[in-house]
Amino acid sequence: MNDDLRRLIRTIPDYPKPGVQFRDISTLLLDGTGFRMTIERLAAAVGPVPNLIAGIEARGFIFGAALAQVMGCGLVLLRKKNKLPGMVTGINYALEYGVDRIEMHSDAVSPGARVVLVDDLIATGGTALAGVELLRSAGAVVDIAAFVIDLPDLGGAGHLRAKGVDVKTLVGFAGD
Ligand SMILES: O=P(O)(O)OC[C@H]1O[C@H](OP(=O)(O)OP(=O)(O)O)[C@H](O)[C@@H]1O
Ligand SMILES: Nc1ncnc2[nH]cnc12
Repeated sequence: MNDDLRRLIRTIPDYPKPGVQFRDISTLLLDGTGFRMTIERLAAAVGPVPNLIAGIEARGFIFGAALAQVMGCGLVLLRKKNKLPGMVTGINYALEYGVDRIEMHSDAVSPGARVVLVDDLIATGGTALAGVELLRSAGAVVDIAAFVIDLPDLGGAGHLRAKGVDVKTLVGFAGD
């Protein structure tokens, strides 16, 4: 499925540390048709238009912003720590290769808002789970999350589904 998009994603071994197969979306973005098809397919997978798309810094902003624009809804930025100027609420999380923190403006999401989380890739799911927890702590309803790439061997999509999130992905890289 989506083999045309898969062919546009470059794999760089041992980046940013030995043993990690880095799935690089730069090559997909350089191909205008590939980028457009990616956004169209994410929109189709998400279905009904939500109140907001939540994009996770940094690569999630690329797909989240484009998706919000084509779907005709707003965009909330989930940013790395100390980037937002207003009052923030935040959460720490573990990565495949480190530890980080995401924050959002405390007044960004109204209670009951239907928010779809978007990122380029789900690996361990630590980032996405933190995003869902952060949004839900503000009263958002987060039932759907969409990713261009799934690394199923790392189990993130399963962790997210266990939290009641319907996970949509376009391209899976398993077994290598
Ligand atoms: O499922 P996980 O194990 O949490 O990993 C997935 C996250 O890792 C990458 O972001 P990264 O933190 O490298 O930041 P970047 O987008 O700023 O490059 C990717 O864009 C996801 O956000
Ligand atoms: N293997 C990987 N490739 C690209 N981005 C990632 N984020 C976490 N794991 C990754």
